[in-house]
Amino acid sequence: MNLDPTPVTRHLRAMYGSRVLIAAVCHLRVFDLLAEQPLSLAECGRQLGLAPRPAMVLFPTLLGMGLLEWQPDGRLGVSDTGRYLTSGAVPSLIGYVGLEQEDAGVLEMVARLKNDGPADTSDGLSYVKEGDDPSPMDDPEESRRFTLALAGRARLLAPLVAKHLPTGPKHLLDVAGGTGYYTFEWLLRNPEGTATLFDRPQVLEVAKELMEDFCRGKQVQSFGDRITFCPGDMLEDALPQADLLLAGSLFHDWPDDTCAYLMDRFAGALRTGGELWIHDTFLNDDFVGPVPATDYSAALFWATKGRIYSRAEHEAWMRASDLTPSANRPATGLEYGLVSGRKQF
Ligand SMILES: C[S@@+](CC[C@H](N)C(=O)[O-])C[C@H]1O[C@@H](n2cnc3c(N)ncnc32)[C@H](O)[C@@H]1O
Repeated sequence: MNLDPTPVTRHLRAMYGSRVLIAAVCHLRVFDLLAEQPLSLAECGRQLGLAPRPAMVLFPTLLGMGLLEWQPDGRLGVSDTGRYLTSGAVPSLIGYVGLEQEDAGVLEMVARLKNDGPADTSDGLSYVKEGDDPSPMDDPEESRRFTLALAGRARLLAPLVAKHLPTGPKHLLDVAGGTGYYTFEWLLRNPEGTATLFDRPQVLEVAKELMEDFCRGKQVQSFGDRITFCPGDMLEDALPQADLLLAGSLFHDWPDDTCAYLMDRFAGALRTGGELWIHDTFLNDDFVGPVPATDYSAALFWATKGRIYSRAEHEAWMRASDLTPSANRPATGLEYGLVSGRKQF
């Protein structure tokens, strides 16, 4: 049996896209604002009182749904379908959408859009450790729960990623590698390769257990000294030098200035000729969806410091860090794909 479970994640995340839609129609009144006159994305965000991150979640969502559209002059306007969501329209669907406007998830989405995240972050945010702030990734129970929650997805996608990565007697640095499955699958395919799995200490305890289980399942000897478990803080600590760096589901947890900073650190850890590979879901470069990516972006906006970015945004950070993006952009699974860049000098 080799069925594609994409409908599961697609429908799981649709809830967040729906919340954004209802927030836009009933609370932020995006369609009435833009029906008056098209505005630049930045100006529309400003008039709605939104910071750049929530604006970059809201507008790609509505563009992807076909309710807003880019005007020839680069401003955002209401599409013919979106006109059903303006007050003046006859008939208008605002009242029908409004049946959901008091839903608790919608109200919380409105609050998070206006606040650029949850009001209370005293317990930290999932999958994020920054500075001295508390993080569930440093709590033994929470980090185990969050890490194991990603294990099924990682098991599914890791073999698909490994088959696209460079091969040979290289050293792989899997930054924020979580469960470790992406490293394990690459080592399995590359008997001469070595790897460092870098993450928070509590997460690596779980990864060590999963490695034993993985090797038993594949009936291979333990990876032994081919793998180094390196606990640390990728934002602050020195990173080991590598020929190949994998950043999987990583940038989407962080705001864009942190992404640019991390890209620069990662480029610094690569040897000349080395390659950085990013595994993620991507917005279209013109920010018009696609809807599975914007739904995922809304889910990440809800729970982390990030959102989904386009390939072009990743490639701009690469160029700023003297990496040369590759034209090869393979898909893997579950709406995920790869982009990569090479350190030429
Ligand atoms: C969404 S998970 C991705 C895990 C894995 N790459 C995957 O694709 O399944 C993000 C990972 O980043 C790690 N992380 C967050 N902040 C970190 C930091 N400052 N230093 C090192 N790892 C960090 C988390 O512990 C978590 O394992």
